[in-house]
Amino acid sequence: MKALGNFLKNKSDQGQMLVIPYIMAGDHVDGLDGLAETIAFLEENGASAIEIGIPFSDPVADGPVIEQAGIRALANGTTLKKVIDTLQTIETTIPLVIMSYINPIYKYGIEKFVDDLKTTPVKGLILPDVPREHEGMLTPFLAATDITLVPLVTLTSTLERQVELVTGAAGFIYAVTVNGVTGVGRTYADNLTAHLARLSELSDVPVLAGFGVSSLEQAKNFHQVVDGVIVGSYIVQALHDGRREEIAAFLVGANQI
Ligand SMILES: O=P(O)(O)OC[C@@H](O)[C@@H](O)c1c[nH]c2ccccc12
Repeated sequence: MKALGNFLKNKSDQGQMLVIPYIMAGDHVDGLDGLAETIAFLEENGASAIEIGIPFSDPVADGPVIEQAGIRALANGTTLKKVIDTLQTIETTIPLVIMSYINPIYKYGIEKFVDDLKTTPVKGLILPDVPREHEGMLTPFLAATDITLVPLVTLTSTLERQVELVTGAAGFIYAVTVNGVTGVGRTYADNLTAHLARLSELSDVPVLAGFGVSSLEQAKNFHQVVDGVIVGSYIVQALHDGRREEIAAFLVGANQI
């Protein structure tokens, strides 16, 4: 296990539900200048880690809320380089995880990307368009670092595939709860609980469920079978609307589950 796995497992072993909010870098009133403050706000209110999205023009797995946030961030002039430069000035007590499509990273230079992240609090990478078969483009550079890839396991992953993805995971497992894009207001499949329970069984690192979580009630239900939840669209929309107290209440509440 790497730093991300150890940090989260330690929290989870203490009986705490893990909660990882997702934010879009650059989607702040003052552009990237607002990133440090947003991270501090989420950290202070009990985020276990924070997923930082890199805006991209063609975000195939993003639902409307995240997509709009990406459009705003790009309009604010956000680039991967500027995000990394900003992250290098940020100090946190919790790990950060970058969520990005591979294209901006490829353009930036994979080796340079990994190298530049070493001086940031980033401890994990979620790359939805890099399947296990292509992870080899990153793993040689990640090997000597404390940064790990976070596998996405979907409802359509076969048992064999799940075993393969869970094997060697050193941070956490991102259990995608729906077949579709991000966003709130989805109905979950009947077999979801059984699927998540089996995944938990298979995995040594914490398992977090993500896609469609927007209430403490849902978080509580998921915590019966997995270690925690990832919350994207709900947080992104509430931040955009300035509903900070609501977010704080959600995070504080999640920590009491
Ligand atoms: O927005 P939701 O439904 O709460 O789901 C989390 C999600 O937004 C975040 O983890 C994410 C944003 N973009 C992604 C692309 C792929 C996988 C995950 C993501």
